[in-house]
Amino acid sequence: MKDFLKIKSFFLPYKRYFILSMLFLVAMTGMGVLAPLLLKYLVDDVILKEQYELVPYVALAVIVVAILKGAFQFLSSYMGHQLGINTVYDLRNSLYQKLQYLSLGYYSRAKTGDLMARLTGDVEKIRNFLSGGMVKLTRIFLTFIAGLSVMAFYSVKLTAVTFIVLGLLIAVAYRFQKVVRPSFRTIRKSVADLNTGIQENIMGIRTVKSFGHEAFEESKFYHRNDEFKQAHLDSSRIWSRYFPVMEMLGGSCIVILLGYGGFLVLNEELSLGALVAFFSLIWLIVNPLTDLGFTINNFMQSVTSAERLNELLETPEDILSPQEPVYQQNNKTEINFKDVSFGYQTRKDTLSDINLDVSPGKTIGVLGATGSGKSSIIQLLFRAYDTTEGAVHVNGNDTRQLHLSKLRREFGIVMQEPFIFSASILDNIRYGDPYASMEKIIDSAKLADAHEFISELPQGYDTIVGERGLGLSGGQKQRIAIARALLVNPEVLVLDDATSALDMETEYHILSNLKSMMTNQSTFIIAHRISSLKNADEIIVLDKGKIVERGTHQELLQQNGIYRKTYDVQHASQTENLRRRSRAL
Ligand SMILES: Nc1ncnc2c1ncn2[C@@H]1O[C@H](COP(=O)(O)OP(=O)(O)OP(=O)(O)O)[C@@H](O)[C@H]1O
Repeated sequence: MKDFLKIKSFFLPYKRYFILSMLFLVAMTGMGVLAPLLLKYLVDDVILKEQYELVPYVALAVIVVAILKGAFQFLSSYMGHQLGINTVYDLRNSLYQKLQYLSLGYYSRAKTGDLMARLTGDVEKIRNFLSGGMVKLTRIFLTFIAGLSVMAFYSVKLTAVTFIVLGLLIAVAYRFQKVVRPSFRTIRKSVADLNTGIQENIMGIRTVKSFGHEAFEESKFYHRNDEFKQAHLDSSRIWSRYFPVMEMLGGSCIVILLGYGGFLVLNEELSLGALVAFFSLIWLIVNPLTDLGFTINNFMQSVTSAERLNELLETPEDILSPQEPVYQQNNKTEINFKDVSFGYQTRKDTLSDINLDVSPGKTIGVLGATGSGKSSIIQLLFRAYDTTEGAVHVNGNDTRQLHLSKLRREFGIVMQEPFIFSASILDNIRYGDPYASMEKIIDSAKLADAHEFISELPQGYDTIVGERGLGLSGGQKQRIAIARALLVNPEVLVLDDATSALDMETEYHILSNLKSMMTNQSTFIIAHRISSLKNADEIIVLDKGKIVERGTHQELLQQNGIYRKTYDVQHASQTENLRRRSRAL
């Protein structure tokens, strides 16, 4: 309940819908109670007193009451839906906004399937309750109070017996919701497992096919699907028992009350009309009561969902802009790593004692074995993470003092595995600058050596590339990503193993284009191939998170260290390749 109230900031702006829904509900309950009173009047004052000329008027009154009840029910339910739909609209937007600002550290721990479930299934549970469940629960309560009060007015004895009998129904409904709740939990878990399985299978379909593991995947899916089916069967078994039991109990209650009520009428302790009214009122109460178990469950599920949503909403955004950022006018970007150390949560010593000065127009090459910390250096540049010790400075200011979005806009970053959106190539390139002219887009594509292959596609720049860029080769994706980064005229361009899928000739062509273009801007090139780095102004070699060598290509060759060894290995294999080719010719 506490968790449900925590999301009150989302439904308070729509409290008018809540108030209106409750007012219409009270009016509807009033009409519901009025109808049995008209019946009493019909029996006691019209039929028994043989004033038959009043029958059409009473009939008309019954019709008016029924119409009003229907209208109030419609309005109450409509207002309830307005409350639910508008609240979750805002809630979903806030959750999505939260996801945009959570740090990469959060994402490296989070599960995609779980986040998706929160933004869809859990939000939907809240809507279900606000739209319908809450009105239903209040209606049960109001009808119960109003109905019993009217009953007590006519016969305290019969009301007391009714109270006891209805108590039995409530106890069964409560017991039922306790039994069915675990089965709902099992269903939710099996839905999550099934979704995760399907999601992973689609994402990894290339790997599945390359191993010829279709049948293996099928059997894995059968197993999960079977658990899902079983969970539903178990729950439906409980459900199937619930309604007949409630129906039978409701029927038995009516029989008991009819017997006792008849006895009171015979003893002239109750009028016949009051007994008829009594039964209408009992049905009015019993009908929604049979749904009580379901409604309580609906509420319980929304409470669990509110708990999961609050957890996400309350997750701290650990990388934030400072309250009063330092304003920078300088266009050219100078970067300094000052005694920087950094570690991820699971690994504390990813980078240690990094010192690096990068002046505008310079190119820095980064080499190192896999896992040596190359990409981590880049993550610190644009504050994907903060340093554990030391600081990264941009134009003399600690990056933590700068406006986060402005800082990030200075960089054009091409990641190791570029993400291609399911959209046209044009939209993919202009992602960083939606208003860029076509001329500028083509220029960037030309610099990234992508224009030629794009022009050869039947739809050219308008070609839609499938989810995750399916349909494009690794090298084509990399070139689109490079064009995208170049389009924003970055002050600092970062190529994080971004040319690994390209042949050496294409890579050379692109790097030469960049060299002539980035005269005032700096470039970071992370690569495993010496050929990608050798023209850099300074090359740093990382080993286990430390800079162990630094200098130009020629200087590093002299040092006889890791760089030299890497060069020899790559050079030897190239020479061997050339030798093989010439032999083959
Ligand atoms: N999000 C993360 N959470 C925890 N540890 C991480 C994370 N990202 C990287 N690491 C760890 O930090 C170390 C350095 O990783 P990094 O990606 O910087 O290496 P790299 O030199 O770029 O490797 P590669 O050449 O394979 O891309 C590795 O041991 C890696 O397992």
